[in-house]
Amino acid sequence: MPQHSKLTSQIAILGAGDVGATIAYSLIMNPVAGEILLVDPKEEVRDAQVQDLSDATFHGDTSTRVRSGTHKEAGQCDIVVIAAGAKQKKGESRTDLIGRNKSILESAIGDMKPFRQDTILVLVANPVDVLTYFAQQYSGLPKAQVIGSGTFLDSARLRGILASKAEVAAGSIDAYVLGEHGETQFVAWSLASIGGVPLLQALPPGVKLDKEAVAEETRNKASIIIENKGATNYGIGGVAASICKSILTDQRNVRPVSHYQKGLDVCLSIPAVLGRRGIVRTVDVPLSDEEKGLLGKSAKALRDVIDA
Ligand SMILES: NC(=O)C1=CN([C@@H]2O[C@H](COP(=O)(O)OP(=O)(O)OC[C@H]3O[C@@H](n4cnc5c(N)ncnc54)[C@H](O)[C@@H]3O)[C@@H](O)[C@H]2O)C=CC1
Ligand SMILES: CC(=O)C(=O)O
Repeated sequence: MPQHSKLTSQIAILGAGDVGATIAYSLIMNPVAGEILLVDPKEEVRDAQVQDLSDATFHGDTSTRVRSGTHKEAGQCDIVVIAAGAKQKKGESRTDLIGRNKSILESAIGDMKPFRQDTILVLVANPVDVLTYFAQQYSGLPKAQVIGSGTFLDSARLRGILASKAEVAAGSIDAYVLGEHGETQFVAWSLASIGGVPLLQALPPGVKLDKEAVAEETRNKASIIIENKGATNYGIGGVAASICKSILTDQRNVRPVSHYQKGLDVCLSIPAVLGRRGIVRTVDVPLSDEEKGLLGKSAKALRDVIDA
């Protein structure tokens, strides 16, 4: 991104809590939009976040401005990031939030309508896969324009864990967590590689990998952070800002994000190409038979939550 060209896109963030504010901060530090609108019915909190975030726009590299906005204005933005809703308390699962967050989503989408034709919705609130599915129904936007952050965050966690074991930079590891952003997620070990070499062959001599333990550490990372600090916000801040950049600059990055799967009739994460129209296409990844079974289990678990 040229540093002094004028950025004109607008990103609205619904929910000015821990996650919404951190996404805004990430977008200020890595500017891709001219304006960020924070939208939240708690007006004092929203305005205080805007004032605090504005203090971070002093540095020379950003031309991004932050202001308070309304739901109606959000519906006319290039991207709406939906971080509105309840978060897990200690011991709660993401799916425990469905009742509260589905109602918030329905009313927020009603308040934003009518959407600009090319608006992209990026769901972050949990349970993110199920809310992505309902956002597609409520918004009436083309399904490719309604995306969830999905297992992009879990995949970043996995790469971090593998990076320390393999002693290479996380960015040089190609490994995905797929399926649900939740309990039924799984690591697609058959696709994992370092520098194009299958992961297990690319480990330093003498290093052994306990796949079960790594998958469990990845899956449990959020609940351990929540238990100790009450929320996760930095990881998702970076992930959501990266998704916004891929969309606005039509980057065509391949990311494991939640999107509609026709054959399964749910939204879940499989690597997809991201561009200005949202999901450009799903990458047809050659999963092993065992992994195909795990993907089916994830889809079934998500369908059960939708039907309930
Ligand atoms: N997908 C992911 O990987 C992650 C998802 N999350 C999820 O993000 C969500 C937000 O988490 P936090 O920011 O920590 O919660 P928070 O409680 O700090 O903030 C949520 C905000 O949403 C606002 N809100 C409620 N109804 C709204 C509406 N109709 N329009 C606009 N705003 C509205 C609330 O007033 C509140 O300020 C939770 O559901 C959490 O589980 C959190 C981290 C990672
Ligand atoms: C809260 C949540 O979904 C996460 O940090 O993964």
